Amino acid sequence: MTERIEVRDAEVVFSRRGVPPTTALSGLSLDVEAGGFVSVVGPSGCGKTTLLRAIGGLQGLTGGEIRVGGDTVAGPRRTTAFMFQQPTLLPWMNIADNCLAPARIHRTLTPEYRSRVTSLLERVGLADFHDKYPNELSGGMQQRAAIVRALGQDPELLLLDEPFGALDAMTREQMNFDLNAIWNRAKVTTLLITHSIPEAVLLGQRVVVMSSRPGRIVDDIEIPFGPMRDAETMGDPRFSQIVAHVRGYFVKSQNVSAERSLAHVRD
Ligand SMILES: Nc1ncnc2c1ncn2[C@@H]1O[C@H](COP(=O)(O)OP(=O)(O)OP(=O)(O)O)[C@@H](O)[C@H]1O
Repeated sequence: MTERIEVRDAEVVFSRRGVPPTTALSGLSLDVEAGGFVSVVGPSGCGKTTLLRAIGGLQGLTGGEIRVGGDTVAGPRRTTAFMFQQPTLLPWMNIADNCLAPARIHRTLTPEYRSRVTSLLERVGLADFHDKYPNELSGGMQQRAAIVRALGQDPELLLLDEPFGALDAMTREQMNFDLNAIWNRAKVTTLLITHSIPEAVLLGQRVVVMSSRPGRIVDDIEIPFGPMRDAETMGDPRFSQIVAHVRGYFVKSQNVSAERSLAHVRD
């Protein structure tokens, strides 16, 4: 069972004595249907990671509520898997053991878990590398292993924070197609944070645009393509129109900050 995400008026204020508080999120509401794939884009520092961490139970709210699968999030959940920009594989374990590590930690290793990891390794082209160590793999292969580690847990929620940001453009594109294929099979509720607008449009069923800090949602765009995405999707004229539309928000926000600094100079 994959899980619905409901974010209601989420607020996160970071406070530390002697330092002015930082409001990372304010009045943010978002719904993601069970099995949906939503991409989130926004200017640097607008609170995207804070939102993802709050949904994953790694960051508490100072206001509002987040529910996952109908339950208020009060801490990390075993059914949520994360992927970050760096694959964070353990260097002393081979790839198969890295992928099985969450099960060993949670004492949930079953024959079914092993066979899921084995078939995922095959699906992402790593079957022949199961006994290699992370430093024997390229960056893209390590990130594929990190996908297998995340999906091996059979999660109900997949939270991805700029997972392909460190990869070269060609590897990144291939990883996008791999992720889309995997999501189409698993249909796990997925939230992707990315700095790449084309990646957001290519993968998301919706693209959510956040304002600069404190992060609020300024647009929520339904992407009019079916669930399977490939190179043809990127060639569709609507693809470049949506990318240009989303890009417009950032050009506008850059202009606003430029105007603000000019006003400051004039004052
Ligand atoms: N633990 C923390 N303590 C204090 N401030 C924090 C903390 N974590 C994040 N912030 C601040 O909250 C704001 C939002 O940070 P966040 O990392 O969520 O943004 P982001 O949109 O993911 O940025 P980027 O796109 O650059 O990764 C920033 O101003 C950041 O400095």
